[in-house]
Amino acid sequence: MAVIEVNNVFKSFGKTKAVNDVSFEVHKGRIFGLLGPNGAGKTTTIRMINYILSPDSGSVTLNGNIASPETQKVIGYMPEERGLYKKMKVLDQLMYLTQLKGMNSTDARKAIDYWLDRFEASDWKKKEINELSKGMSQKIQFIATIAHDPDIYIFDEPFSGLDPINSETLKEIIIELREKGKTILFSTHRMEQVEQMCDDICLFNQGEAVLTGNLREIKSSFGENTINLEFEGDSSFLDTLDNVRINNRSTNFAEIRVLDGQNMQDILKVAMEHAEIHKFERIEPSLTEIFISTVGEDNIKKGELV
Ligand SMILES: Nc1ncnc2c1ncn2[C@@H]1O[C@H](COP(=O)(O)OP(=O)(O)OP(=O)(O)O)[C@@H](O)[C@H]1O
Repeated sequence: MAVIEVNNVFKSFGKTKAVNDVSFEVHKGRIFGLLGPNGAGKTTTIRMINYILSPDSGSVTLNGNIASPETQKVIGYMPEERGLYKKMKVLDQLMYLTQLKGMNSTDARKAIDYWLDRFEASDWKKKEINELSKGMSQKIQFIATIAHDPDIYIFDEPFSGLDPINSETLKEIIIELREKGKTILFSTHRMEQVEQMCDDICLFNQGEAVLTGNLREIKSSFGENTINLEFEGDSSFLDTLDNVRINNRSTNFAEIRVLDGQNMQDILKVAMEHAEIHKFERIEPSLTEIFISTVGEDNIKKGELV
């Protein structure tokens, strides 16, 4: 039995179809990524799993039970809108929130000390939330979500507001939770985080789940028709290539999706004529490319995906 099951769920706000016939399953001991641009329906789906919203139709179950106030208790949920008491001191706040979730004060204090130390935040115990930066309070919110050691974790955009070092710590911790057999679902619009961490994904676009399943299987089903090119020199030759789509382009790097009618050897020839080639590697497409080829370039609002 899946830990979380979302079955043919619909949810509208007025005329906006926020979630339109979405289904997926999240299994024990796995990291599941809800992925998609702004407004795609990720938060609405997460709120239905957490029983903050109810579906118009379809069902959400947790360990086989329909989402309810009872199922809410088994989830460690970090919402998109972070909710900490601004005037309360960090330690008091964490003790309060953790005991609210059923921990006794001795265990709560032990867990809080451990996590504050993990996030190098032990010095903040006496600070008010007001005094913390956005990233710092985000870490406290994360600790408040996980300290009571639930079995299911749901994080809405957990990496937003974190610098690269803290993002790395958070990533390590999420992977450790999986190693302990916990079940994790998180949303993001950042493709590379999903590529690095997730076992399974659901790719949303305009309220619909356009691609769902095991990340490795999804990637390999798209075949190795992409080139990872690293070079030195003028990159303008890239603009002369026909029947390709260029993703993740920077001064010395390009990911080139080879479309029908183009061939890799010809691309290599052109590249060698114009630049010094450091790497020419045939790879599976990135998730960005998979997203674009699944939903179509015309259906993506520019700048929404990274
Ligand atoms: N309470 C609400 N009232 C009206 N419309 C809503 C409400 N909540 C969400 N929507 C709309 O539903 C759609 C899906 O929004 P949702 O927040 O689920 O997307 P998202 O994928 O989480 O986006 P983001 O990455 O920006 O958080 C959007 O068009 C949004 O404007």
